[in-house]
Amino acid sequence: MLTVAHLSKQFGTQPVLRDISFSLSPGEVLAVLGRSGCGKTTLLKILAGLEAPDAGTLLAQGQDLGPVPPNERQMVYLYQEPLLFPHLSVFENVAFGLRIRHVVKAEIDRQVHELLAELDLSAHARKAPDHLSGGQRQRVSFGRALIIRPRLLLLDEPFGNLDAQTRADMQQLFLRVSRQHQITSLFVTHDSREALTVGTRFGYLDQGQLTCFPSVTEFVQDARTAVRQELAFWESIQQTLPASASTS
Ligand SMILES: Nc1ncnc2c1ncn2[C@@H]1O[C@H](COP(=O)(O)OP(=O)(O)OP(=O)(O)O)[C@@H](O)[C@H]1O
Repeated sequence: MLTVAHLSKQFGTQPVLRDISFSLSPGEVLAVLGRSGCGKTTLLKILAGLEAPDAGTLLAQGQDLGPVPPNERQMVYLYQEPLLFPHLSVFENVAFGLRIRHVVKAEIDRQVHELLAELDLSAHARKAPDHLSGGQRQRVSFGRALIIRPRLLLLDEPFGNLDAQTRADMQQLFLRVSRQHQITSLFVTHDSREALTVGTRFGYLDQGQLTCFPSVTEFVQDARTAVRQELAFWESIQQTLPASASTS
């Protein structure tokens, strides 16, 4: 169980995060809807240990992560641009986290091959990252994160740079893999439909204040999230499509 309590941060006189509290059980995906400038990157950086909060605590299974440096937090931060080693193959990029932990070679081979197969990357194992498509690079980035069995995956608009079809494929892949490995995630997006697709729990971050909803219904119906209006818009488009097609 991961517990965040009363987290606050300001830059100069500007409050950026205000009294943020939530908890996550293993395997849960908290999808947080947030517009640009709402404080999402600051929140994720604080959780990852890359930025210090002014106040508040972060506990993992009761342990205070405050003094724990980023590389010992077992958290992986994924954003739009996959960070890969350009000089290493796909296989070696994924294997990296195990190599630095001195896992034995046979075990590395087994785990990496298994994960590459799950991510549909087996055929690309020997390629360099710059010989891959954007979606494939993002899958390698997932592989690098998952291989170390992180306690928390922090996703900051991870599919924002991908075309609509690849984005939809990546959302399904994220769902499948995170369910299979029981990965706990905080997934921030400005796209309501993406939030509804990937989340098991739902939140809304606005001007540094996080609201966590008890159910998907309350998330959809809350006027601030504007999810209901967006869904209604897409429904209205769908209804007009057959009519316009039949008149053409
Ligand atoms: N190091 C910093 N120094 C001063 N102000 C900062 C710093 N980092 C962020 N801010 C300010 O804090 C606010 C929130 O920034 P943050 O990067 O967390 O937003 P965001 O929700 O990730 O936005 P976007 O989606 O546009 O990247 C912004 O007004 C930003 O200008």
